[in-house]
Parts: sequence; structure tokens; C-alpha cells
Amino acid sequence: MNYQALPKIDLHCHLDGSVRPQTIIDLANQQNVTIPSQDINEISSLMIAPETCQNLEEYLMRFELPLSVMQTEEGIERISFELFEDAAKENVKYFEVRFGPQLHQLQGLSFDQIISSAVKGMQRAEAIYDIKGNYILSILRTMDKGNINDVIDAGAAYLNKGVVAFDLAGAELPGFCHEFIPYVNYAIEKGYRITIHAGEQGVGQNVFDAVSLLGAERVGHGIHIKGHQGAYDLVKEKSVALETCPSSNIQTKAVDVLSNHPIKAFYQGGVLITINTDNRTVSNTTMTDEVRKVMEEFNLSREDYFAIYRVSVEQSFASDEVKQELLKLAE
Ligand SMILES: O=c1[nH]cnc2c1ncn2[C@@H]1O[C@H](CO)[C@@H](O)[C@H]1O
Ligand SMILES: [Zn+2]
Repeated sequence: MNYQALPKIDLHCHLDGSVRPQTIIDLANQQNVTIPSQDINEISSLMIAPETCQNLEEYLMRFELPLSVMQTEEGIERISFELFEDAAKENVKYFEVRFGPQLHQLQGLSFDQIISSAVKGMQRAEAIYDIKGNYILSILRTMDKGNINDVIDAGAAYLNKGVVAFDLAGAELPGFCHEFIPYVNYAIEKGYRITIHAGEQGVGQNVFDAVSLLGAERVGHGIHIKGHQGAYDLVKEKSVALETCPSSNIQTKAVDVLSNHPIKAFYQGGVLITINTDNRTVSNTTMTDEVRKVMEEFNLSREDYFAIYRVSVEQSFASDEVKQELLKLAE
């Protein structure tokens, strides 16, 4: 099968984990940022998380280098444009990208400048390529909570003009949802859709909480509903889609090998699943690779692929008009 040619949808991809290595070098030189090497191979290997990562925390250490050149409007705009360009060239037709505005303030950018730069880069790519997209604003669970509502307020000006949803990301502790209830409620009041990273690091209860306490409409990863019947049943009952990211899940030790990934069991059990990249550079992957890996490992047919594609369309935060266009590609 020609995986590259298939129309694809990626609903879970981090901007800062998906920067071209050459762009890190270019921007570091332009911005006078010191980086460990000028050699593209060395920069690439510093950015890609190794298979020997012990856990999510070690995986997350790979984001420091790209973030060092994502502190100016030009840097963010360029990286956003290039990510949508890369995705369009492999036939991703709809792309939801997320990032944490709190991580881009090291040189004093305002949340408005940060968010508008990302949106501008996306819109520049949308004008040239056959791709549509939206941004999701991620709050880092480990960071100070004092400015979360400022991120929500700044992003609200872009709602349905490039920004659609709110997310919680970063290291995952058991029971994390409780302390975020007021922030997520504030985001919902402002009109954000909700997706939450949960059940990536061993805690199925976090998925149950993300859906029942935070109103998550989708869950990032969600792997550990396997082994938590209550979470499994709730996700099915509420038609919450899981944004699975197979390569990332192996690097972070959420699963040991692809053949043990529960994605096919979920699919056969009627859980809504989608296939996504998480981090193109850190996980050294593309949508073409993720689709190929899942289809080959689990012997999925073209019909299975388009069933999953349709779930991605329905569970996306795209407008009805865009959804109609995307569904036509599955006919
Ligand atoms: O798989 C993941 N699980 C949890 N957090 C993640 C994952 N990938 C990236 N980030 C975190 O999200 C931030 C904003 O994009 C990244 O800087 C990284 O810390
Ligand atoms: Zn993620």
C-alpha cells in the first residue's frame, strides 16, 4: 500500500517536538543562541529520544534544545509554517498542533505574540498547501499555575480563528486532574474544546478523571485504560477518542514493543482510536510511518484504515465545513 498517498489526519502533534534540525541551526545562528553543535547529524541525534529512555520524564528532556530557538516571533512563525509544510507534503489533510505558550516567554514575548506567531505560520502554509489546521494550547502540569488563565484569555481571541482547544501535558502524576478543575472549567466557559494527556504513564484512573472531572472530549494516549475497567467503559460510553501515538509510546515505555500496543484490541473492542505522531523530531517519525507501522503490525485493511480516518474526522475540532471536505476523501 502507498501510505504516503493516503489522506491522513494528525490530531496529536507537539510543535516544539517537531522542529526540523536544520532550522534549529539556522535560528540559533540568527538569534545568537548557543547550541551544542553546528553539525546537523549531531543536532538530530540530540533531538531524537533514544529507545533507551527510561520513562516520559527522560523523553521530555529532548525539548530544551528546540525551545531555545522558539523564543522569538520569527522563530515560532517559521517553525509553525515548516511543520504544516512537512505534513502537507505527506498528505496530511487536517492537522491539529499543540504547544505550551508558557514555554516561549524566556525572552519576554507576550502570550498574544506567541499564539499569533504560531497561527500566522499555520495560515501561511494553509494558503499554499492542501492542508487545514488548528492549534491546541497545552498547559504544562509541572509549571506554575499562576498564569494559566492568562494563557486561556490570550488564546480566546483566536478561538475558531486558528485556536480550538485546551490541553494538559508534561509529566503525569496519579490524580493530577483534581487540581486543574477550575482552569479547565474556565477554558470551557471561554469556548475551548478539551483534550487531556492521560493514561500515558501507568494510571488508568487519570483517564477516568480526565473524562469525568475535566470533561475531556479526547484523551492523549490513554493506553492505560487497559487494566482499568471503569476508565475503559467510560471512554466507550462517552465516545471519547484516544489519540494514540505508537512510536512515542514505545520510547516513553508506555508499552514495551509495538506488538503489545493495545491499539488493535481497543479498535476491535469498539473504543474510538486515532493514529497520530506526538513529536515528529523527538520520536523521529511522520504520519506515513505511524500509519504504516500500525497497519503492518496489526494487519489492518484499507477499510480499517478509513474507519479510523473517519473517527479522526468526527472527533477532530474542525468546523463542520472542513469535516465535510475531509469525509469526501474517505469515499
Ligand atoms: O507525550 C507527551 N506526553 C506529555 N507531555 C508531552 C508529550 N510530548 C510532549 N510533551 C510536552 O508538551 C510540551 C508542549 O508541547 C513539550 O514541551 C513537552 O514538555
Ligand atoms: Zn503528546
